[in-house]
Amino acid sequence: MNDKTLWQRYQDWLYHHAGLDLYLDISRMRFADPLVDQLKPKFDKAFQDMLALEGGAFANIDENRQVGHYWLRDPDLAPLEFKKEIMETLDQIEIFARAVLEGSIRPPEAPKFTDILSIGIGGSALGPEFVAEALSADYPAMAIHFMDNTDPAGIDRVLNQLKDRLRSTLVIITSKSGGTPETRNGMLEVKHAFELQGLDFPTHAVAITVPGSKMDELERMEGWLAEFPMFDWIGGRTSEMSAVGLLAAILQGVDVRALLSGAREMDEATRIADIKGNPAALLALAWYYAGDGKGAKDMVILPYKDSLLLFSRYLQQLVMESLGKEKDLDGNLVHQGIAVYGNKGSTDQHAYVQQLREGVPNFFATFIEVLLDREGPSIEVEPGATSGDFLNGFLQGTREALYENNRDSITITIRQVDPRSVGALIALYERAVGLYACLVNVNAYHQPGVEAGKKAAASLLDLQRRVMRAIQTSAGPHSISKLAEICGSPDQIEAVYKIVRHLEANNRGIILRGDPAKPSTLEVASC
Ligand SMILES: O=P(O)(O)OC[C@H]1O[C@H](O)[C@H](O)[C@@H](O)[C@@H]1O
Repeated sequence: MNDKTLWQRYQDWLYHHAGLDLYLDISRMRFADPLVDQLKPKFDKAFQDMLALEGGAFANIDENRQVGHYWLRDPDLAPLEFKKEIMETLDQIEIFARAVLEGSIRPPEAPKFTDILSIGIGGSALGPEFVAEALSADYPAMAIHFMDNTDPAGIDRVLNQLKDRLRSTLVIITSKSGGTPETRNGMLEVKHAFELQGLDFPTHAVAITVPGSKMDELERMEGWLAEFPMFDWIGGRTSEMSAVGLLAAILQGVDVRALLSGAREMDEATRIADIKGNPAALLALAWYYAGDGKGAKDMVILPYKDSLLLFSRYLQQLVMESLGKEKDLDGNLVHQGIAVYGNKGSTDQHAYVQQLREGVPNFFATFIEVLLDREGPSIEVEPGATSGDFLNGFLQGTREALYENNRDSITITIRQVDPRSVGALIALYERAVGLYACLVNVNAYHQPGVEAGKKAAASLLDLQRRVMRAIQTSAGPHSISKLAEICGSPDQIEAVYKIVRHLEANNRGIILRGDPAKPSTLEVASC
């Protein structure tokens, strides 16, 4: 295609949302009109399914759950029994956050809460992390810290950074299920740190969970400072606009009403049952074309704005946990999904973009362009050019260079990174994922594959308990295979070996003798 034809294609396919001032350009995806005609019946069904979902259908059929994240930003759409709790929860969060910021809710040991420690994982962390990076002020009223793993060194790092400020730290513990081990461990470690400093943990702790969960029970038993509900009909990866994301955001000074309204406006735009007039449908069409409806190409997310750095990580869960499915809705083996990765431009141009330009063509890029460079004027770093002009030049240049070499791309353009545009971006991708899932006939709202890893981890911890008991109660030393036999798992020699190696490294009462390069020579004894 020559430049003129491309310019025409750009205009033919350009989507612009006037209220949000958001552009979507899929002209650099090389699909042809017949594909759009061919997909039309699938899209018609997808639009209908989406209407039913928003109307309260049990769209997550495997778990027999409704899917209600759209109701969070437009409670009028929600079934009556949910409308009230959505609105009341938002009011309660705002009242609580205002009182914390003013100091009328304060810790017993300090005049005001100064810091937030957010403990949670997956959908209970990624949204708050993304929004904090994108929208919090340089010096927010309350600084936020995240604990999203069960890594002891990571936990220590956060606690060491907080140190004396632990006395004025508000701890938000988020878990929809209330039983996720990483989050439970983080909570116990933090509670221990509070006790070591003689601080009262419950008066610093806020729970966000589904009523009736284990965490809810604990919160009631210990009398924590507050609890806000997570709703059963909200999935973790679409929970940013529930208590999960809103509480932390308000405490950092983010205008969450604007976040919600940006999402609501985007929801309205993506409800339109017309491919060309619906930005989420255009995205789903582009993804379908890129990967032949089978996820054959990876989605590389390249925002040219530092504050959007975590968008790709956020989208990784939203897209991959929603679409990465073994079976379709009819039970056929399909192994669906789209892999997502990325950081930011132009930084990544000095890292992996070399491969994108010249290497294996197994991806399509999504550029996110922000028109406003910064608040206030810019100096010229070269005659007639600012740093922002360079950033823009690098984006346009990379888009062009990729296209020339048969690498397709999508470009989303927003005027600035603010609560409305961030809300709109989240809503845009939520809907695109929902529509794409309909196109490829998978359930976007469950995650059965995650359970396998959790079960395997639980059985390894059970084996570890048996290994430790065997070492303590039987006269050693023993070879690894003997130890596996004693603890009743003769076939799990490698697992036993890995357990004792880890225990030994952490001074857990075990000595290992022998040649580390030849594990079968190792002898295990207690010490
Ligand atoms: O919020 P929680 O119940 O603690 O769950 C946290 C995360 O854990 C699981 O592994 C799920 O796959 C995620 O979708 C979820 O967001």
